[in-house]
Order: sequence, then structure tokens, then C-alpha cells
Amino acid sequence: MNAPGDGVDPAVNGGAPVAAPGREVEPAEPVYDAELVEDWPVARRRTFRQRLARSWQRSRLVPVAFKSRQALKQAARDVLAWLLRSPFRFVGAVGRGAVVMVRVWRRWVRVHDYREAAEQSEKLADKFVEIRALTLFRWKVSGAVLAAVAAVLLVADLLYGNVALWIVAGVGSVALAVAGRRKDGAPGRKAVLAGPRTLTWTMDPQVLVDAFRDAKLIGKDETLRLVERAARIGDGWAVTVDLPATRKAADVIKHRDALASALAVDEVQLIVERVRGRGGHAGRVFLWVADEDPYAGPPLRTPLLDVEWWDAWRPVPFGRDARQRRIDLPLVWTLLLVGAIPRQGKTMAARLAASGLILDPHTRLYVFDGKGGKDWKAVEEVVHRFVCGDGVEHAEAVRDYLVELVAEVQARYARMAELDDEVCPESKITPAISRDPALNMPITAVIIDEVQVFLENPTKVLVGGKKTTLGEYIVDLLAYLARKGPAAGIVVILATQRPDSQTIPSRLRSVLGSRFALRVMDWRDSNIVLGEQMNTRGYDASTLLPSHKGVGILRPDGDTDAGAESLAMTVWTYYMANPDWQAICARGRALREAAGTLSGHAAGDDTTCAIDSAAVVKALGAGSGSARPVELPEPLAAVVRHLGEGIDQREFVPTAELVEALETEPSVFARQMGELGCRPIRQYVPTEDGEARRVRGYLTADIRAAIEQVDDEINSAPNTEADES
Ligand SMILES: Nc1ncnc2c1ncn2[C@@H]1O[C@H](COP(=O)(O)OP(=O)(O)OP(=O)(O)O)[C@@H](O)[C@H]1O
Repeated sequence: MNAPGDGVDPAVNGGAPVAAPGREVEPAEPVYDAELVEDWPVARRRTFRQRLARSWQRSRLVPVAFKSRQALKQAARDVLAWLLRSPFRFVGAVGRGAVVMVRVWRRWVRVHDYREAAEQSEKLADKFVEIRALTLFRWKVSGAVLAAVAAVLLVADLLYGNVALWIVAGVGSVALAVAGRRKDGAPGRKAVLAGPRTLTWTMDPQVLVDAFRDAKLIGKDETLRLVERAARIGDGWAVTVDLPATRKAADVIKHRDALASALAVDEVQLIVERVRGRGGHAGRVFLWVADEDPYAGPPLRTPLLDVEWWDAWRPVPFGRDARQRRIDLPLVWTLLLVGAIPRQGKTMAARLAASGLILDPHTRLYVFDGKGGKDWKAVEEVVHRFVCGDGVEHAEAVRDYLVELVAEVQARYARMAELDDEVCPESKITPAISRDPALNMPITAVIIDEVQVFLENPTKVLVGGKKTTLGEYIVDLLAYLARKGPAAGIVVILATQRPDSQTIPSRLRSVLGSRFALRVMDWRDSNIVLGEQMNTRGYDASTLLPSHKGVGILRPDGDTDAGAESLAMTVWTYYMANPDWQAICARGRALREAAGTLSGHAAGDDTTCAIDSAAVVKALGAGSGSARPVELPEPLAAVVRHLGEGIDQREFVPTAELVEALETEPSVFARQMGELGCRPIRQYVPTEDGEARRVRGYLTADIRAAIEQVDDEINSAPNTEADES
């Protein structure tokens, strides 16, 4: 077994490029015995041939097809495909041309334009005789022309034989093909029933352009620029396109389902990503269409089962995306909220994150399970503190252990302030500090499953002389740990099946950086887990399928490398059957025994340390949201009172309704709401007569955001009352 710190990399192969925060040394290529190491600068070693090859590769004059063997092969394949396709395309174009010509002739013979003009000016009855005469005349002309053409063909056939007929047929079909060729944006050129669209876009980019137009992602006269041709990647087809100027990739991500419909695939099969960084820009889109449902196969085992130990500072293998790329989740410096309706895989997700920490013997674990089942039983043999159950005594135990942790955070900051700059350069824990037994500041994870059980506990308690509930106090303790803990090495992982704003107040939610939403009931719950307005940006966990257990939307912390890549991604978490979970816990215990770091509950010691609870209460700001009820400013308070439950249930509220309910002056109301950060928008609302009318109003999401902001401002402000006491 490899012991931690012996220099052996514990990672399993194929990881996503997510760097562990805090890593200080870049890994280098290994140097083997007797290997010659050249230390001349690279530029001096280049030969003439290499320089020529470089300028050939970089030249804009050289067509891409001639730049590499692979590009040449692709170009040859494209030419071959074009040649094979062209007879079918020609026949199709002739057919379309014939339809176009018949339509044109029909309009002409029926005097369509004249008839339409007469109809519009309501003079059809007056002009009827005239139109009929003209129609008859045009029929006669058509008949005469047809007879003349037939006569000419007959004569030509008699004089020159079949050749003349072939020439006429050839010229005629070319003319029809020209008339029937597809023109960008030309209406009426598309077959009404085009047959199955799936994958035709891989052969014909025009189909892709049409799909973007049908999904209203580009205008009728706009087109796409192909950056990379359709190519096989994994079990699907990928293509990279540039949108027309001013169109945004973010809008394509937002309307992914419309594009999936236009391409005739299920939306779980369509992955749309913005190409970022070098070679990317706001209008460059990468599309990947899976051949079949990417989450339908057997679940994947976690790679953590194949490693002896794990470094908690490294992102933990969490799952795979639709393209089977491994998604790793950084835990140190960030905090995780997992939300979902029951039986979707919350516990599994939390256990996966926990596994990376269990397999690092220098990590201390506090595990509280509000469900009280046996999901977390196996972890008892490694944890420092363990609570399992939903009774008052369990909530009290959670409170005591969290108080212990808050005191520990305070003590760590005090100790870090005394360390010299070389050991602790910023007031932040480092990998070396976290592993030094003398400093006693290991990475400490607080993992709470079914956290709502503890947060909703209504038992009355006195905190700092003020009345509050046990649940509110636990919220305050967790909010403190989430705010101050990360720099002191505290990791908080919360899982809940009730992700509503009452259960997890915004003062706690807003500090949880990473979010993972498995299937939830509706877009509001999804936004509560993933963040405001995420549904309007194309991320809505209520659209996930019930059969897709363990599939959720991951929004990594924006501060981590994973978060910098993209706003959010759909991830299928690894599967960890109970025996695997037990094996990981047993390995975690063996590692701790070997490293001498087994402590607390796992070592048979459940006593809490003596804590100066007054200092803790002071640190929380005489703690508690309940002791400091947030008083909303007017007119926000009146709006909230008027909307009641509707603030979570409605999406939009018309200004007229609010002005009437609040009996206020519209211009004053608009100004006050503007000062609170709420700007009105126009939206269609149904009227009593069943029609939709466009009215001015506010998004409830904006109103909720304003409440959160006030809430945060009040709770982060120093509590003078508490300080005085
Ligand atoms: N990644 C996965 N792949 C396949 N199946 C999974 C995955 N994760 C979870 N499941 C399945 O979903 C079921 C529910 O998982 P889990 O117990 O983690 O859900 P939960 O949301 O915690 O449920 P509860 O709310 O009852 O605690 C499990 O029995 C498991 O079979």
C-alpha cells in the first residue's frame, strides 16, 4: 500500500483537467536512468526543415486540408461523400424545381396577384368577369404553348432522332435543378415532410443551419460558419460552429431543447457548450449529439475503489458527463449543497464526495445523518463525530459538535496568526499545515445528510440571552462555518430533499459555492439549489428524467478551475454499491490507524471539548437570524406581504397589481423598487377574455434576489447589540 506523502500519485487514469487548489509544484516528465537530457533552448535546436514545417502549418495561404495527413484524409472523405451524394441531390433539386415551376405557372394562370388585390380591396365581385376572361385567355395560351412545344419536339425527333429529346431533357432538368436548388432563407423550398432529420446534419451542414433557424437561434437571412466539420467523438457526433455576429452561445445553451427538437433528438442527447478561452469566443458553440440516451447504460463504478488512498486536496472523482468525460469535484476551499426529491441519488452523491475525504487519513470527519437509516453506518469506523437520527437529542448533539467546530475555527485563525510567513503565507491553511500533526489543523469535513431535519427543529433555546429555535441556531452555526471555515480547512457538504427557501435560508445558501441538483419538483426548487435564474440560463433540474437516477446538474464553485470552465454541467454520478462503500470506509480506518490519526467517535471517544460558548455566540454575532429578524425596507416588505406564497409560486407580477394592492403612486413605486435593484420588464399575461396582453411588471426572481441581498447585508453587518453585551 502506498502511504500518503511517499510521492506516489494516487490518481487513477483519465482525469478531467481540474487542478487541485493549492498545488504548488507542477508535475514533470519522469527522467529515467541513463536518459540523455538536453538542456539547449528549444529555439536553437530547430532545423531548417522544422522551421519550414512550422511556417507551412501557420500559413493562412495553405488550405487547411494540406496541413496534416489527417486533414487531407478528411478532405478526401468529404470530396468522396460529395461525389456520392451529388446524383441524389441533383434528382432532388430537379423534383423541387418541377414543383416550383408548376406553382409559378398555377399562380400565373389563375391571375393570382390580380385576384388577391381585388380581394383585398373587396372588389372581387366587380372584377370577377375580367379575371375570369383573363384566366381563360391564359389557359388558352398555356395550351397553345404546350402544343407548340410538343410539335417542335416531334419535328426535332423526326429530324434528329432521340438525341434531340435527350438534349432537351438534359437542358430542361438542369434548368429545373437551378430553379429547385436550395437557397439560403428562401421560403417554400423546404419539403413539408423532410423525413427523419436525425444525423442528416452530419452529412449536410445546411440541415444544421435550418435547425438553428427553426429553433429561432439565428434569423432567416443569417447562417452559421463551420469551424470544425461534423466528426465522431465518443458515442456521438460533434461539430463546432460560429454564430452570426451579435448572436450569443449562451442563448443556444438556454434554448437547447428547441434545438434538440429541430434536430429531432431528445434533449438529454444534445450537449451544447460555449467554446471558451483560447480559440473560443462568445459566439462559438460546440455541439455534441449522442447516438442514444447517454444515461441509459449500466452505472459506472467510482474509480476511488481502485486507489489505496486519496489526497483530500485533489478534486474527488464525482461522475461522468454525457460524453463520458470524468468530472472531478474540488472540495477544499469550497462547500457543497446537494438537493433533490427522495430516491434520486442524493446520499450517493454525498457519499462520493465523502469518499475522497475518507481515503485521506489526514482528514477529520463530522458526519450527521438526519435520516437515521444505515446509509452512513459504515462511516462510523472513521469519523471523529457521528450523529444518526432525527430526535431532539440528535439535533442537540449536532448543535454541540458544530459549536465545537466554530470554536475550533476561531482557535485555528488565532494559531495561524502566530505561524511564521514561510509556513503560513496568508491566513489560510496549506496542504503542509493540514498534514502536520503538531499543528493539529487537518482538513475537517462536516457532512450532513437530510440537513432539513436539523434546520427545522422547532425546540426553543436561549442563545446569548435571546430566544431562538434549535434549527435557527444550527443554521447560524453552519452559516458561520461556511463563511469563515474554508480558509481554516473546513469543508461543508449538505444534502437535502427539501431545497426550499424556508428550510435552507439564503444566509446559508448564498455561501455554499458548489451546487448539485438531482431531479427536483419544479424550476423554483431547481433555482433554489443551483442559484437564481439558472432555469432561464438553460439549467433546470426539474426537467431531468425520473429514470435517470444519479444524474444531476452540477454547478461548480466559480472560484475553482472546474467552475471557470463552464457555468454548469449535467453529471451522472459514479455508483457506489453498499459493499464498495463499506470497503472504502474500512480502508479509511486502516489508513488512519497506520498514520495514527484515528480520533473521536471512531476511537471510542464521544466527549465534546470544553467550549467557551459565550465566545462562540459572540463570533456568530450573538447569533442567530431569528434573534435578528430581517426587517425588509418598504415597499419590499409590502410586496412580500401582498404576494405571500405567490413569491415562490409565481414567475411574474404586473406593476398595476402591486400599485393597486399597495395603494401607492406608480412613479414613486418604480423608483423605490429600482433602488432595491428590481427593474420592471414587459411580459404577456392572460386577460379575462382569454387573450394575452403585454404588461409591465416584475419577475419574482428579482424580488427574491432583492430580499436575499437585504438579508445578507443585515446578517453580515456587525451586531452592535451583541458586541455591547
Ligand atoms: N449514480 C447512480 N447510478 C445509478 N443509480 C443510482 C445512482 N445514484 C443513486 N442511484 C440509485 O438511486 C437510488 C436512490 O439513491 P439514494 O439513496 O442515494 O437516494 P436519496 O436521494 O438519498 O434517497 P432518500 O431521499 O430516500 O435518502 C439508489 O437505490 C440507487 O440504486
